[in-house]
Amino acid sequence: MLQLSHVEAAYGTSQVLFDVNLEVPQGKIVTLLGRNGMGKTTTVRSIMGQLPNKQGIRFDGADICGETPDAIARRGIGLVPEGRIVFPTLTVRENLVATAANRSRNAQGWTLERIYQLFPRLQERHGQLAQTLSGGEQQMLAIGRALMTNPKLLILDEATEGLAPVIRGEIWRCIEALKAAGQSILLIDKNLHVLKRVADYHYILEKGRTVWSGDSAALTRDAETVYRYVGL
Ligand SMILES: Nc1ncnc2c1ncn2[C@@H]1O[C@H](COP(=O)(O)OP(=O)(O)OP(=O)(O)O)[C@@H](O)[C@H]1O
Repeated sequence: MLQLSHVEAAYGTSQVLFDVNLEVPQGKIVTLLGRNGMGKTTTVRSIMGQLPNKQGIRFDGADICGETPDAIARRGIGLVPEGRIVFPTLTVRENLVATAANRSRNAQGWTLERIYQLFPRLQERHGQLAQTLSGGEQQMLAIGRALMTNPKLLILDEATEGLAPVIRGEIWRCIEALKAAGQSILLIDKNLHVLKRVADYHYILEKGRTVWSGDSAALTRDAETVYRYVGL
């Protein structure tokens, strides 16, 4: 579904990605791991068309390099960016409806009702302004907003960072429910023990290069190498 091969990227003259390779197959959960500053968010920005990329990014069989962020989103990539971005002065319901897509891209067909089933907390707070939600609730809303576009691929950048353990658990339950429903997901997260259980395949970035990849069994087997790169 998504393939990155030998992707490079730079901020102005400062090159940050040198050789990023990864693949997200249909219906799988794939993780992007690595220490802070190794290029994970830059990889996501490249996928979303926020940085000029000349080569190496394909989605759904098409070369998407050089396309605008809007065109890439319309192809069916939904991003929950780092920092849980929602419209602060709109209500929960308005936030969700604002991104609703009429197009039925996949079997999911996300509706307000289905988002509320996934996150009952959002239903309870449907008339509340987003800025008054807790951090965890804002994250649920950010995920709900991305799902309302009916993405073929959902990208979650540090979705559980800084959240209380109980809220984190709710986000993981949501991700597992999405997986069971066949949603393809690219996950950036640091909770290796959960990722091993939830995700199918893993890639590690080190200074803008893919230096290791493997399934969850390999992640356990190569613990020493993984620890060296990820430091967790
Ligand atoms: N807008 C920017 N302009 C210039 N350099 C940037 C910019 N954003 C990130 N960088 C640099 O690019 C490198 C990779 O950063 P990136 O945010 O992709 O890493 P990351 O792996 O996502 O880290 P983190 O886990 O801290 O978010 C870092 O050296 C960072 O300082």
